[in-house]
Amino acid sequence: MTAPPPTPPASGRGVRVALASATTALTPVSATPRLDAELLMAHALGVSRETLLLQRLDSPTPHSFGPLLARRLAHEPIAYITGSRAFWTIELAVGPGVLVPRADSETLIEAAVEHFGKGNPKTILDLGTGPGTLLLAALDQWPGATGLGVDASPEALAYAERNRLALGLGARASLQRGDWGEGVSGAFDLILSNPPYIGTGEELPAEVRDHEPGAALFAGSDGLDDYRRIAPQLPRLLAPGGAAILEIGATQAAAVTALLEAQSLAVALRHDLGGRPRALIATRSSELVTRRS
Ligand SMILES: C[S@@+](CC[C@H](N)C(=O)[O-])C[C@H]1O[C@@H](n2cnc3c(N)ncnc32)[C@H](O)[C@@H]1O
Repeated sequence: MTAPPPTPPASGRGVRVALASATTALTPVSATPRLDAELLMAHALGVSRETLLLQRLDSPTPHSFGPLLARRLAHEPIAYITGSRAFWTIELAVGPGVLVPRADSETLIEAAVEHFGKGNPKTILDLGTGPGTLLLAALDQWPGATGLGVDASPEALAYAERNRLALGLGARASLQRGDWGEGVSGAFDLILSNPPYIGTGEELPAEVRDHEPGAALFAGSDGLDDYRRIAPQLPRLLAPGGAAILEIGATQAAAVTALLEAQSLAVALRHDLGGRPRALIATRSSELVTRRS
């Protein structure tokens, strides 16, 4: 049986005191208790976190803070409670039914920026776009580009649609419900994908396991099922000179590299800011040979 969530501290005090006691209450639940408390308080007050810290620490605590805190104490992801998550240069609406974008996935955009250097990808494909995370960040990065986001989940696509319009990217971003690259026509300069890659038996924190969609997380017993589906589609979808950048789990670099090399792709590994293997950059082997010769 799951233990009931701790009772949130009573409201009616100033923000400064409420933040301190919320931080204490959140410590067993979150790795970032103070940050979570600040984000919830800023959301309750309807101000940015910066404004909260600079101008509102002596304000009375709004009544809405208690219920928000109670949700976080019950392990609900903070981004579902506030309804948004910052990613790269953009802010994305998120909620139940869609994966919360992770900061580590910004490694894929960094890798793309480095790969293209002063050049610009003109066409971008995001396989498993979720709330539009990689597609919309890449389109914000390259204002001359257009792109397509594909996802199998109608809930995810509803968030992607909302984000595409809210970010003013409606004219450059299209969305399609589909099964990876099946039914996608054309070839793309940049293919991005953060597919599900968790093995079905793996332990996950309660806030992920109990709240985020399993279809965005799990990919068979070894977590590789979706790479097995995606890899054979890449040669057809990759434009000459293009790159496919895939997120991977920390232990999957060798296995996914083998799947990509079996498709005659050359593969480079990129680590995230924590030093863990995070992304593979795949290009056509023939182009690598041409560039080197
Ligand atoms: C790990 S989430 C990544 C979401 C987003 N790209 C991000 O990085 O925040 C994987 C996404 O793949 C989608 N997905 C799962 N199976 C799929 C399939 N067969 N075809 C297309 N998308 C799929 C899920 O719905 C989910 O949105």
